[in-house]
Amino acid sequence: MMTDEVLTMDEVAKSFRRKTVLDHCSFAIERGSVTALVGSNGAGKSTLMSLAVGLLTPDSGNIRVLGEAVGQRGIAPGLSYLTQHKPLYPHFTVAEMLRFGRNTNAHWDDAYAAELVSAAGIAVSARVKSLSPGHRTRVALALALGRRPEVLLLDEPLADLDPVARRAVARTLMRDAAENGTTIVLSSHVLSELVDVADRLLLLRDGRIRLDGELDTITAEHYLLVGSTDAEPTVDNGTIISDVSGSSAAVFVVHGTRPETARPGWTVEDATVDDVVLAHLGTEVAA
Ligand SMILES: Nc1ncnc2c1ncn2[C@@H]1O[C@H](COP(=O)(O)OP(=O)(O)OP(=O)(O)O)[C@@H](O)[C@H]1O
Repeated sequence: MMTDEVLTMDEVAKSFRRKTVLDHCSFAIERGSVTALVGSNGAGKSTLMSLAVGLLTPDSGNIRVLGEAVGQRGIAPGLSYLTQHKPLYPHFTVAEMLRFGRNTNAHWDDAYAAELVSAAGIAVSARVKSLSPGHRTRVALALALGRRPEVLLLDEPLADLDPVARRAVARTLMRDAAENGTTIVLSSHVLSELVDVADRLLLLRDGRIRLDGELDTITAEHYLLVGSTDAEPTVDNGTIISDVSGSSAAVFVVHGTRPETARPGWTVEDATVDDVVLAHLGTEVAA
């Protein structure tokens, strides 16, 4: 099967003054995939997205979106970006925001944008400044999807939402991906928020992509070693990523093929995706 990569970074580096945020950052995102971009606070998720849409310029490396090098000519027509701060005009009504979307985009689906606003229970006569943060997110999402993008980048889209709204937005995104083949990248510092929506994971740590692949595959490539002793475990298959021990048991997340049996004093268990992500976010990087 021919791969169709819609967003790629190759050895991208970006620093602010002396702080290196991205360094040797490489990945490729395929058309139609839904990717969770996960990293701790300050890991560089927003920086990565700003680079992808051309709001920032990399110090080195290559970035391509929809077959073109990312330039300074404004956001590519096939791309939508929902920033963390959801810039809407506070004095506009929702109807005026939708009209703004219509007037500023060559490709614009008015019916779809209006349907998304109405599904969120938001009156089009309401002023943006009077909306709750969750409703603002829903309006910003309607504006982003009204462009009918091929690639949609969402920076922490679910952070301001209550659980019901979170589920509604997750459904909207999944439906958009399934029906229109939209490629979606959404960031969070907690994967559990995204695990129902995303099929792939990019884990950003120390400026690089540390995990990249299908969520199920990544999970299956790890296992837990659980023991009741203080002793360091001996691992026959793979490498210990981290110690997630609780008070009563020693628990180690191991990257490798799950062995049939463990050594005396230890048992082997399946890792969850949360175990794996937390382990990788928490590990000190080996030199
Ligand atoms: N314009 C800027 N000037 C200087 N430093 C910046 C700038 N933008 C980001 N940084 C720094 O770069 C680092 C990465 O920031 P970024 O916002 O990309 O992280 P993030 O993963 O999105 O974090 P969060 O989850 O907190 O939103 C942070 O240390 C931040 O302070």
